[in-house]
Amino acid sequence: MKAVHFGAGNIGRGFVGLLLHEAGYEVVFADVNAELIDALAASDHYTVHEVGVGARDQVVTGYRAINSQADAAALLDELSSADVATTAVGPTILRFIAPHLVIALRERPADAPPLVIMACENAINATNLLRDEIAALSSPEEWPELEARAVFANTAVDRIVPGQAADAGLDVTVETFFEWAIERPPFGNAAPDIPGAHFVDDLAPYIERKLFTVNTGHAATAYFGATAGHSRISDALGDPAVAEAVERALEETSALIVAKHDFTAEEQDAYRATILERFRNPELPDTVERVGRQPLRKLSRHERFIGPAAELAELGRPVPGLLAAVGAALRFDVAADPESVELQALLSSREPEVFVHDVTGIEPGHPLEPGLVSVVAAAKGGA
Ligand SMILES: NC(=O)C1=CN([C@@H]2O[C@H](COP(=O)(O)OP(=O)(O)OC[C@H]3O[C@@H](n4cnc5c(N)ncnc54)[C@H](O)[C@@H]3O)[C@@H](O)[C@H]2O)C=CC1
Ligand SMILES: O=P(O)(O)OC[C@H]1O[C@](O)(CO)[C@@H](O)[C@@H]1O
Repeated sequence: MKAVHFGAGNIGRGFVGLLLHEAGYEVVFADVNAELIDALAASDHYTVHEVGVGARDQVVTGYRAINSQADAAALLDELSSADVATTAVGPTILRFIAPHLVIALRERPADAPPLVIMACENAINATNLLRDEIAALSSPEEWPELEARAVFANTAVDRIVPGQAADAGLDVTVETFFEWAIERPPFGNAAPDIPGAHFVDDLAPYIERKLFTVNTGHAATAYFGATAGHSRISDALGDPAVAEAVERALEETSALIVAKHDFTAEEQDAYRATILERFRNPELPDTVERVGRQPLRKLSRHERFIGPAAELAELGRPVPGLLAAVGAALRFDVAADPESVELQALLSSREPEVFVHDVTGIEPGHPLEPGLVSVVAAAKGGA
């Protein structure tokens, strides 16, 4: 069994690649970072170091590595005989993966087993986004034939893999916790055997609970923490004012999760407590800059703040905790993060109503709009 995995970064090496390797797949990493690919190609193993309770080291061996930018032909060759293709590149990068996959599907014999395609990104239905990007490169006449040569399954991935020390080489430090939920229906009776993953009939509750609890809470910790002058996530949550602000935002998203899905309030409380403990892990060298990265993506319409806040506002529920988190996100000013630089430029150049529309996708007349406009106006005024 062979898996081609796009994105040999933190989640690629420290989670998806590891679980595929443990499941018995021959893993081929594809990445555009030439230095990383050269290092992987030159080495026959790397180690995933867990930190936290029950931590252990796991060694990944037997992989190959391809520079997908420089050696598209070799990549196509690997894809043509692959069983599985996964990604962990970031949702905004999926459109650059699609051209490789459309060619691979064109060249895949019609009688070969379908290629299982799973995007492992922090976004709702990321695999559907990738499928749509692939379909857009084909014609309406051709697409049904290509689509039949693949199984597209959405997934939810959860493991904190922080930025790695400069001298870590290929090794990756990760938390012990992980969860990989994959939707089962697209596979019929033939789901792949990946012991580290669990297959679920309906992914929506899992991905929403994950994105609107883990990711809302983590990003809120980063933004409130940065505003309060902290650089490490664990230090930020040790600050009672930050912890309280994060808790307020999470109480709001938890109410939505419980109202929409089949989780009890007690289950959601326990889930929330667990994730806050994970963020507090002092052995995880995680920073507010990494966790707050790409604030424009995080402030977009269906993401961790605006997504749940909009739904709650539509239900007539106030969302002061989430609005405060958005306010803190607007103050995220990190010169090394291009989205942060763009965010600050947009904030100074646009009127609040225009900013809200362009950045969050919330339209005038939506019940969340007035609250967002006030938060943006306050951030513009430096309040
Ligand atoms: N790090 C974490 O704790 C978690 C990350 N995720 C998600 O996993 C995804 C990846 O995140 P990380 O691994 O942290 O980022 P990362 O920056 O460590 O890795 C991303 C990798 O993708 C590569 N890449 C960029 N463009 C590419 C292209 N066109 N083709 C092939 N490779 C390309 C980069 O060179 C890099 O090696 C994101 O969607 C993130 O939201 C999900 C759960 C946890
Ligand atoms: O790129 P994003 O959306 O910040 O994703 C990385 C985040 O995903 C999460 O892991 C958790 O699974 C966060 O801990 C981490 O900060």
